Amino acid sequence: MTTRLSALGTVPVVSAIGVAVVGAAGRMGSTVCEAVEAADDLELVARVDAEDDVAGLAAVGASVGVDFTVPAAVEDNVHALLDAGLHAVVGTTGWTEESLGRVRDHVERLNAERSDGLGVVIAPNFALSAVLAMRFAAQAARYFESAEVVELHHPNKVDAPSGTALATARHIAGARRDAGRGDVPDATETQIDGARGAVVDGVHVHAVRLRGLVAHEEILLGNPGEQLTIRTDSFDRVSFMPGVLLAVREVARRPGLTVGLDQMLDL
Ligand SMILES: NC(=O)C1=CN([C@@H]2O[C@H](COP(=O)(O)OP(=O)(O)OC[C@H]3O[C@@H](n4cnc5c(N)ncnc54)[C@H](OP(=O)(O)O)[C@@H]3O)[C@@H](O)[C@H]2O)C=CC1
Ligand SMILES: O=C(O)C1=N[C@H](C(=O)O)C[C@H](O)C1
Repeated sequence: MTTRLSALGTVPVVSAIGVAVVGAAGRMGSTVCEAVEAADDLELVARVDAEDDVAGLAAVGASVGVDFTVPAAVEDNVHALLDAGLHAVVGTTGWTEESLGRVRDHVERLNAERSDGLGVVIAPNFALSAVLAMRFAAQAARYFESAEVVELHHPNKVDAPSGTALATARHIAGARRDAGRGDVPDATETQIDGARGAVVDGVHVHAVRLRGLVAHEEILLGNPGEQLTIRTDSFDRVSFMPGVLLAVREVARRPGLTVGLDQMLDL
């Protein structure tokens, strides 16, 4: 924090948070650049694309690196951002328990040597509607015999199932386990591989790729004679921006690894 003299005396002026966007030319990266540039308390100090080095980002004023790249690159990027002394906010998908564990170990190792801890926030989805849909699905799962997840995205998406659908299925599976629920009922013998989708922790997950879509998910829950459908729709990538900016503003206050935007909301 810096101070400045005014007619009212000395008043505190909070310095803008310097942000570097990794994957800046992509669909999400370019939207994040616009959102950061439009925020008074943030300053876009670097646009990082494939092949660019992140080692010098602190020297140009970056304190937070935001990564929206590709699953194949993201883990290396996060380790490099940490080694460069930056906090990291990450929306890129492709995480496993193992890769999350490596990031957790790395940030904790660095923080043991620092007075101000570095933070990493990794969230499969920064849209409020999706975060709430995941939470509601986990709350509802224990009450239903059947549960399936359908994710629907634009056809340029590189991965399937979506990171959001994987997280949703794992939350549902955890809630069912905690409630002592067994397998979902399913007597179907598939005639063609994949006809019943992927199975994530016992929950079927289906991926639709369709021109015109952005990012959507339906969680279908069924009991004899009744169904609950929970649906989230991101019609525009601006839907992810309030969550991304919240994480950028909060990450320095959360040393270590935080997984999921829900951890930063008062749900
Ligand atoms: N958590 C959330 O809320 C959301 C997450 N996502 C996730 O974000 C990721 C990106 O999605 P999207 O923006 O649609 O993808 P895009 O393909 O539009 O953008 C990815 C960008 O990353 C660049 N890139 C690739 N490798 C590197 C690297 N090593 N260093 C720097 N830049 C690199 C690509 O460059 P080039 O084309 O030159 O290779 C491209 O510009 C996906 O994993 C997606 O699932 C998406 C929406 C919301
Ligand atoms: O690639 C996308 O577009 C999205 N990716 C994330 C995911 O895989 O869950 C988040 C959102 O669904 C959009």
